[in-house]
Amino acid sequence: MTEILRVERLVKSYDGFLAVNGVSFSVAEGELKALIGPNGAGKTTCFNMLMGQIRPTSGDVFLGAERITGMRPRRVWRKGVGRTFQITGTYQTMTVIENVQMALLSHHRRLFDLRSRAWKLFRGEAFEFLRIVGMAEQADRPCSELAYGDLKRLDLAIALTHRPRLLLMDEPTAGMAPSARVELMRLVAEIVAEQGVSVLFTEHDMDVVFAHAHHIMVLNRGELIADGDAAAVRRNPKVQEVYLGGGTLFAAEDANA
Ligand SMILES: Nc1ncnc2c1ncn2[C@@H]1O[C@H](COP(=O)(O)OP(=O)(O)OP(=O)(O)O)[C@@H](O)[C@H]1O
Repeated sequence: MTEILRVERLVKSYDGFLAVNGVSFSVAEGELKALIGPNGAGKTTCFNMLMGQIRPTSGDVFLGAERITGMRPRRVWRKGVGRTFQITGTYQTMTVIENVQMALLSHHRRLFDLRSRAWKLFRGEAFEFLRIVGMAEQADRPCSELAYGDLKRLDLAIALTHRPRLLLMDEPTAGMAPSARVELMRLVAEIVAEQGVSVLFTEHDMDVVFAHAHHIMVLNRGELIADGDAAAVRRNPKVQEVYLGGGTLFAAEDANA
């Protein structure tokens, strides 16, 4: 499988405190990979270094063959790394499709045409992205009316307009009801399979992770302690120690057993 992302010995130190401590991993083309770990494990710090928000203390990040370590977020984004956030970034005063058109204007570098007819452009293309996330029927609704789960799907459509090779999703299901979480990740898994985009996501809901991720990485106190498929990660003694000690991981699965 072709590697889309490779991270080598990534370190982030805050006054000697190692928030991320020598983390190495890769993400393959068309892979849906989870990065999990207890609070404070270093997941967000890792994500921020991949996207250029934080400069690593040492180590390297490669996108395909290109070294992108320390590049600014906008450049990393232009190179094909998209991101969705825990809090949705949609414009509430616009309709669903206008939000997607706005993202397309940015993608096609036409944002400054706003006073001209550019605003009318890309409606067909925008519909296509709404269709991918199952929201074409809601195209002309104001965003302010949308349910939270729909806003998340719209966020996903907006992220896809830039045709990312790799999409980083920071706790995509945060704040959602359990059934809606599984639904959203099912949609993400479909998009990975159909569009060929790779997705790396952080998540606290283990049902979501173990149901959909192709591979799972576990961070603990800044160190990567596991990287494998669901069965291997479940069996990993270090992972069991970290999670079963707190009694949280696999709780739902154990209850179903
Ligand atoms: N700017 C900073 N200065 C000092 N310490 C920091 C800074 N940012 C993060 N940390 C510390 O680094 C560690 C990792 O934080 P990080 O937010 O990456 O963890 P996380 O795995 O994303 O946690 P959560 O699941 O709670 O979001 C934590 O101990 C945090 O307090």
